[in-house]
Amino acid sequence: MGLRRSGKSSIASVVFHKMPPNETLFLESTTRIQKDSIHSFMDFQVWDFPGQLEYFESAFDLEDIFGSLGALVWVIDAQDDYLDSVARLNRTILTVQQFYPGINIEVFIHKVDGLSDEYRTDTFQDIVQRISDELSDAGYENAPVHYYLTSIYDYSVFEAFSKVIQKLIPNLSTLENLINTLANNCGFEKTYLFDVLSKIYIASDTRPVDMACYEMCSDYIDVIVDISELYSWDHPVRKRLGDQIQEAESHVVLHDQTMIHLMEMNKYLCLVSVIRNPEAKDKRGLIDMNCRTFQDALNEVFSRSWEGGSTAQEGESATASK
Ligand SMILES: Nc1nc2c(ncn2[C@@H]2O[C@H](COP(=O)(O)OP(=O)(O)OP(=O)(O)O)[C@@H](O)[C@H]2O)c(=O)[nH]1
Repeated sequence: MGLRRSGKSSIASVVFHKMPPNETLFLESTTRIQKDSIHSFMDFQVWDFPGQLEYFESAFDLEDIFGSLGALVWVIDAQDDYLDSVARLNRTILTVQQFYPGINIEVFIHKVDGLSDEYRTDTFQDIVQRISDELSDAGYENAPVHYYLTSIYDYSVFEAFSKVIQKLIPNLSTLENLINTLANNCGFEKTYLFDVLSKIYIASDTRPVDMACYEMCSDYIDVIVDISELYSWDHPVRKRLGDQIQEAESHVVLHDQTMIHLMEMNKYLCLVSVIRNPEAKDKRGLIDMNCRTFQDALNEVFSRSWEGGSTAQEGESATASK
């Protein structure tokens, strides 16, 4: 949601349909609610609301609009006058928290690519301040609103959407525990579990996110997907040399001895790790074995009901030590 031309359709197209950012210049204005079903590790829908939609008018049924939402992403154009957008957002938050308190409110302060670092920080602080002041004036203190600086011209929008989706995954802490255990046992500096299609990461180890690491891992997925598409089709004269493993697996050692290790986990997910230890390439066997053990644990988590109890303890002992 957000005002017209704030960038809502562009974000959805770039993140979920791999549209090159420059092509969003030609997107037409959205005139009705667009519901886009995403079938991946978990099925969900992305709804794109037209900017001009007056959903608080009596013609609209609030239950139809908000009844099944998990997260409300509000997009503010940071290059434009944002006071109107902030006012509309606050009205929306006050209604939502009254009737649908379970909805996560996520604010994308968007199009920050056109702003200098200093202006970006000022704009961020100003928007956060205005929203929290207005909400507390209306009697809503410490509203659980989350803010992200985003642009479709870099990785920030993928990073932000990753955080939005992660909050909707019921067993996130189980996944994080499993990844932490794997990363500790293999000496990984950072590990991400990516949704291959959208390249948002659904979980990572709990060390701080380093954008450069994230960008490297995300780019490596593109390389592997391109190579897989080139070579995975059945060539009439090419014969299989023997039994093949089902999942793609790959690593590359960069000029500074950093290794990126990628392993497909299932149809939708792949695990990408960054390893700075120069001895890592001699321990590929152990790393592969641990990743396979992680894969079994992961698929078990997914095969269980999301509502089921935590499997974290099982994950703790799942991987072998270095
Ligand atoms: N500089 C910059 N421009 C962007 C960004 N995201 C979107 N835009 C541009 O903003 C314009 C409007 O984008 P849309 O995605 O159509 O906006 P919308 O919010 O869906 O608009 P409505 O459908 O009218 O509600 C397009 O020209 C996009 O190219 C961004 O991150 N940076």
